[in-house]
Parts: sequence; C-alpha cells; structure tokens
Amino acid sequence: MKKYILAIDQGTTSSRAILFDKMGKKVEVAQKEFTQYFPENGWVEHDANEIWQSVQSVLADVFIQSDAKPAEVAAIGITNQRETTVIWDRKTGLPIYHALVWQSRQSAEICEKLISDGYEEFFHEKTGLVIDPYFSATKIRWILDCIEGAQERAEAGELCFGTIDTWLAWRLSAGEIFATDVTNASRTMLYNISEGSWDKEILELLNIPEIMLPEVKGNSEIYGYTKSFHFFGERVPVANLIGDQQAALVGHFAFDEGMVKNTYGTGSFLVMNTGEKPHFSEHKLLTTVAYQLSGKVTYALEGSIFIAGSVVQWLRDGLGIIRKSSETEQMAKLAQSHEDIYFVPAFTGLGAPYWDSEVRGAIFGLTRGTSKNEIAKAALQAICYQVKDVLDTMVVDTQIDIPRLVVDGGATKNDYLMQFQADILQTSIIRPFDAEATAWGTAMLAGLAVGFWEDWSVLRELHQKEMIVFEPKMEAGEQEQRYQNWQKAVEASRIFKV
Ligand SMILES: Nc1ncnc2c1ncn2[C@@H]1O[C@H](COP(=O)(O)OP(=O)(O)O)[C@@H](O)[C@H]1O
Ligand SMILES: O=P(O)(O)OC[C@H](O)CO
Repeated sequence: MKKYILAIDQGTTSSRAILFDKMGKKVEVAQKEFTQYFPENGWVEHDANEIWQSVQSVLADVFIQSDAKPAEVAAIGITNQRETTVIWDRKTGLPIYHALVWQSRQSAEICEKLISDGYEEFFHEKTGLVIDPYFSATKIRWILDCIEGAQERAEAGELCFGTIDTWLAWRLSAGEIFATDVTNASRTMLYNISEGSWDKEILELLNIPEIMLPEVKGNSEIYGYTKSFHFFGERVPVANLIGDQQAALVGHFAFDEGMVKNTYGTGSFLVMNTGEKPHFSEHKLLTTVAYQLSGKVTYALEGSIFIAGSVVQWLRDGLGIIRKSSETEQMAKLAQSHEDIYFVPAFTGLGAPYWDSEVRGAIFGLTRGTSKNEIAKAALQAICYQVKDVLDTMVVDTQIDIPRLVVDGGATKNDYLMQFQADILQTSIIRPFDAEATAWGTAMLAGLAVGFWEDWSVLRELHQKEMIVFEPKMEAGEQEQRYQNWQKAVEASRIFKV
C-alpha cells in the first residue's frame, strides 16, 4: 500500500529528502550540504555529480531513519534551486563543466553586450525577465564558448542542458526523463512565457541549439519513472518538477491573485500571484510562471535578492566568526545599539530592484568598538532591508497593498530576523509553525497527479493552521531613519567599483 509522497528539495546549499504521509504530516527529513566553489570574483559553481550524490545520500537516509519503505512511496516531487545550469554528455551522463549557480556572474560580459545592442525590451516582452547573468541563457552560452568543441557537440545533439530539476529527473530515470517544468523553463531567459514554448528568435540570437533543451511540461503530471536508484525496488513515478520559489507559493496555498510569500534561504524571493495574465513590471521585477495546472498557466511577479541566508553562511565559512547560523540570533541581541553599522552584502552584485552585476559588498560605520556581534546583527538587518527594497517596489508596481507577509525558508527560524523584518516593513510577518512550504508544495502537486490525494479541497483541510505572527514594534521615526541610512549605504557601495 502506498503511504507516502517523497519530496526532493534540492537547494543552493543543501539537498533534502522529505517524506509526507497522507495527513500531510512530515514523517522524516534527511539533509546534506555540499561544496560551494568560488573560483573567481563573483563566480559561484557546484559540482553537478556531487549534487546527485547528495540527493542519493538523503534518499537513502530518509528510509534508513524512518520505518518507511521505498515501495510505499506513491510518487516523487522534485523542487530545486532555479536557473543553475548543467550541461552534460547525453551518452555518458557526465557534465562537461561545473554547474553555473544562479548567483554566478561569469556571463556578465555577454549580458552587457546584449544590453548595449538594445535587446532589453526584446527579452522582457518574450521572457518577462531582465537581461542578467542570473538566468540560464547566458550561462549556457558561456559554457559552450568556454569548452572547446562544445558548440559543435551541442549542435550534433550530443549534449543536454538542464536546470537542476532536469538533471535530477534524468539521473533518477537513467536518462528516460529529459524534461523540465514550465516554472523552471520560465527562468532560463529562453522561454516565451506568453506563447508557452522555447523562443526560436532568442535561440537563434544566442546560437543555442534547440536539440539540447528539455521538453517543457506542467506541474502535476507523471513525467516518467525512477530507474537507476536501487533503493526503489519498483519504479516510482516522478510526478512533479517545480522551481523552489514557485513550490513555496503553492505550499502556502497562495492561489489567489495578489497573494504574496517571501522565502529566506540562500537568497530571498518575494513572489506575488498575479493570476491568468502576466503583469509586466515597469520597475524591473520579474514576470514569471507561478504554475501550470490542467494546462492552465498562472503567472507571478517576483523580486529576487541574491544574498540572504548566504550572508550568514559567509559569517560562518568566510569570516569564521560563528560556528552555526543560529548563533547570529543571540549575537544580534547582544550587539551594542550605539554601534550601528550597515552591511551591503552584494557579494555577487545586487538583484531586484537594482540589477547591478558590478557592485560588491561593503560595511559602513565601523568603529574601534565594533565587534562580531554588531557585524552579525548588521548582516541579519541587511536581509530585511533588501526585502523592503523589493516589497516597496512591488507595491508601487502593482498598486496592490501588502499588509501581511507569509514567510518560509531556513533563515526564518531566526526570531530576531523575523522581528526586525516586521519592524522595518511595518508589516505583520506570518511564519507557519512548520515553515516547510517548498517541500509541501512539490509533495502536494506530485500526490495530486497520482491520485494519492483526491483534490485541493482535501489538501486545504490538511494545510496547517498554526502560525507565529511577528507584529511591528519599532517607532515609525526610527524605522524611516534606519531605512534612509540603508539606502545611503547601497548608493555608496554602487559608486565604489574596482
Ligand atoms: N537560525 C538562522 N539564522 C539565520 N540564518 C539561518 C539560520 N538557519 C539557517 N540560516 C540560513 O538559511 C540558509 C539555508 O536555508 P534553506 O532554506 O535551506 O536554503 P537553500 O534552500 O537556499 O539551501 C543558509 O544560508 C543559512 O545560513
Ligand atoms: O536555493 P534557494 O532556496 O535559495 O533558491 C534559489 C532560487 O531558486 C534561485 O532563483
């Protein structure tokens, strides 16, 4: 008997496997971090094989740790860090280069050329995106340029391109599934979001052969079956692929137009459901696909922040001033209030609403009295200021008020972060008791596809109602003053270019 849905949440810093039972209860979780490579200024890479190994490892762990058996899994859903680009050999399955991570800037020059040649409107109209190294298109171009003979091999059909969803589905099915979903496709800068297909003019402009691209599918259907993974005695359907931010939107049940969620993971992503018609931003927010169910596309508006939880990771792995991310909460509380510093964590440029690839990080206001506590506090505050930059832009762009923000993601465990976010936005922050929206989103979509759950009304009943609300406490005067200081710090960072 089938008892579980298995969600694979492949994030920027770790891979996770989560088992949900029929009541929507999280039965077991396994998690594994993997290596981040920073080969040059602003570059971020992953080893796609290591990602695959980390996924195999958490899949094994989740069964070893629980009473569950692979034969009891009704379906698998895969949700993933988006845009990260893998190119591999169709025959051997070996990647021809490291995966270029969404945060990575190595294709900045290709983007600058496209902008100076006047292609901004061309891409915006077709893909809903701004021209930026963030998206997969110029990363593909960069790899094809960088590896000798790759262009010819791609043209001959010998190479496959995929975002991480495609890579994992391909691996799990031993090459039988070569597909992506519409949300991941909409982040490649190659996909026409109005026509619902790879855009031939863009492919021609970037000289990317269509033969290397996966088939694009909806968000709740059987893509194929597992084959290679020996822990599955029988073949288990892969019944959903979806980008992690869109999965979180679904996981929060943000199905109505105007509903917004924000996720605090490696980056931070504010996403608003905008309904059946795409809303094209005048303020450099991204128009993207929220989900496609029964052939019907729903669109979203997104503000993407490149550095959020990863600034905390940098305090741990780069500066070495903490051992665990959770320590930052206490440090922020211990920080001296008169040592007020501002930290612009633009390690790989700034995303929405600035889209500045060249800016790099800076800390302002250091004194002899500044200690690691103040730096940790400023790092957490920086996440919140960036969210305000995006949320204010979204309100102006859509003319829709956002009186409350539903949140999820690893960094939301930090109560200081949540309270400061409520204070600086002057908005209520709603944190579900178990902030596992991303995995729950993919699990629901996969479960519906195979009839594990009958329909959305059943799932709505199961949806957790418990939550913690953080209400703003800061005086409006202080909030305004602080935000002005932040804006000055961003301005100053953008002036300094090496
Ligand atoms: N208690 C905490 N305080 C602040 N940041 C945290 C805390 N716990 C985790 N993080 C940050 O959250 C991120 C992990 O969240 P997660 O949602 O798993 O990210 P991803 O999916 O991008 O890998 C890491 O960057 C980590 O530094
Ligand atoms: O890995 P996350 O959760 O920070 O998400 C990464 C985003 O999908 C990048 O667009």
